[in-house]
Amino acid sequence: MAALENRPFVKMNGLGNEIVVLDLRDAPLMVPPEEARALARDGVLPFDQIMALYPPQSEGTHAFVRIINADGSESGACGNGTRCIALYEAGRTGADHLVFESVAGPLDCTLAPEGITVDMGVPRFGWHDIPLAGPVADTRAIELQAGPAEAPVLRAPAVVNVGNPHAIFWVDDVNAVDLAQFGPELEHHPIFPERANISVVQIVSPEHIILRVWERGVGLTRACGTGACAAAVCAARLGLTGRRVTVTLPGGDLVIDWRESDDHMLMTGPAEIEFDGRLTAAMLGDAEPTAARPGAGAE
Ligand SMILES: N[C@H](CCC[C@H](N)C(=O)O)C(=O)O
Repeated sequence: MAALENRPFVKMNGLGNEIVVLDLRDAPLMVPPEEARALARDGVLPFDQIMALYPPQSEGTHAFVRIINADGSESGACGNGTRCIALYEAGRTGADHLVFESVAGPLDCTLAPEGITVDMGVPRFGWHDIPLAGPVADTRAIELQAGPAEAPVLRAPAVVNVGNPHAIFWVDDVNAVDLAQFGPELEHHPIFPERANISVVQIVSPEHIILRVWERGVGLTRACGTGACAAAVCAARLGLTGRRVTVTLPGGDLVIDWRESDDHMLMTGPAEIEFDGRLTAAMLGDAEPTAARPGAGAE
């Protein structure tokens, strides 16, 4: 029997970033990667990320969250998914201020009429934080390119870790780049020992950028919250924008405020509940029985 069989789920989205919420706080178990892949692959419940909720590990938090990509890999952060679990938990508790925790640290969420604001923490720019495979003095522009060697289509990205690794390429027109062609090779480039999320960014003005993302472990998505944070702080760091920008993604807009006082990244945007249900063996691809490790999610 599949470990996740008969588990309730809530299907949500954050600007079209497809999210499945699994509330495992009552009976914690690891999400088997093969079951996540089956669920995403067969088109039965297509998702970009699973947000798996576990019992809180720190005082004052509502849940510890683990983030699983469609390929079964784990990520330390998911901005759109965090807004989704904030909306989910607000619906359960009536609270409009919620705090979650992931391996990347605390996630402070506030629901307001203008949207859900998540404090995504502080960006890290050191080569070992990204991480990169070796020392790089200036992470504002690293030696990496894609396309013909004599006329690269993408080159000299900025890199940053915002709970997960991102590479940001600056382009004149995000729709003129075949990101589906270049995304996979860049995601898996040996310079990124943990792979990377790959973005192309068009600067419209000091207050507005346009973004498309090839997500690590997923592929092209309609929106990427950590991608928006990564693009915003890298653009500001290069003096291409101010510290507060509107980021236009295929699924809509996010506002990122890289707060001057403490360098925290505040992301504001919507979240939506679509439907709920229970996972069935068929949805999980009749995955081979996987012994669910009791107490998982506590480490
Ligand atoms: N869609 C997510 C990003 C997931 C990142 C994941 N693809 C990884 O880092 O492995 C977001 O809204 O931030």
